[in-house]
Amino acid sequence: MADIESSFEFSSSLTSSSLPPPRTRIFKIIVIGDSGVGKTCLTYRFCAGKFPDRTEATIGVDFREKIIEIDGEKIKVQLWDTAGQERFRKSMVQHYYRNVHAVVFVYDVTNAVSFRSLPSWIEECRQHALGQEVPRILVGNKCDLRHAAQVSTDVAQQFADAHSMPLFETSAKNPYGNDDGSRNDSDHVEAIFMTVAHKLKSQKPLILSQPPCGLGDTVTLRRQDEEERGSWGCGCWRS
Ligand SMILES: Nc1nc2c(ncn2[C@@H]2O[C@H](COP(=O)(O)OP(=O)(O)OP(=O)(O)O)[C@@H](O)[C@H]2O)c(=O)[nH]1
Ligand SMILES: [Mg+2]
Repeated sequence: MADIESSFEFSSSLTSSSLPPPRTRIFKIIVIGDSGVGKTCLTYRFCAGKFPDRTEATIGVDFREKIIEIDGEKIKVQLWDTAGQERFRKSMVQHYYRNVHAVVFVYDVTNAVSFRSLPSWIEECRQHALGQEVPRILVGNKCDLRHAAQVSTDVAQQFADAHSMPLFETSAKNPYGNDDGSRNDSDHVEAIFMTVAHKLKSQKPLILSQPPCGLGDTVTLRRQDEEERGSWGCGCWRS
């Protein structure tokens, strides 16, 4: 578990001059919500670029990762696809929330019960002492099933506003069309997770600081929250 929860990783190949390899930042994003809302399909869509042929209820957690590039920096987005069923998640819950960078709450627009469950998912976050600085977003999935919608955009938007979260409506299955053949104007899964990654990058910039005396031409780059939390290793590159 320690490896998967660290927030930097080293490139496996050393450069010929034996300089420290560049490090890739990892953003840990957990995806939570009732069983069946489509968490596995959403994370699969983002990381594999397609809708899975079939899914089974997630047991514990599945990890999916994707390397993205923002402003020239390669970042690993690590999605924690959590189990919605209580019996498959209870032994894992503490790991979900450890060192998490962002939370994606998912409900199914065709299932009002999954929307009404959202306060209990928010409460679970609160119980795990998630700070206000951890971005949260709300995602209504299965927008392709427009004829079966039970949760209106207005009601969902009011809920999102009340909890200071942006709302996205999407379909992991069909980002462009509805089951009745009409056009689907929902948000694309790719764009949703990229928005979260941009937010995290803007919150946690790599900052340039003066090298301590005696380090010659070494510059020290640190993450903002390394200074705040004091729990991150020093990242040094030779200029
Ligand atoms: N029509 C439609 N079906 C979807 C969509 N996303 C997921 N599904 C279906 O919903 C069912 C549940 O999807 P999962 O992704 O396994 O749900 P989950 O939230 O991961 O469920 P747990 O692992 O039990 O927590 C599957 O039959 C999917 O095919 C979508 O955008 N549109
Ligand atoms: Mg699942």
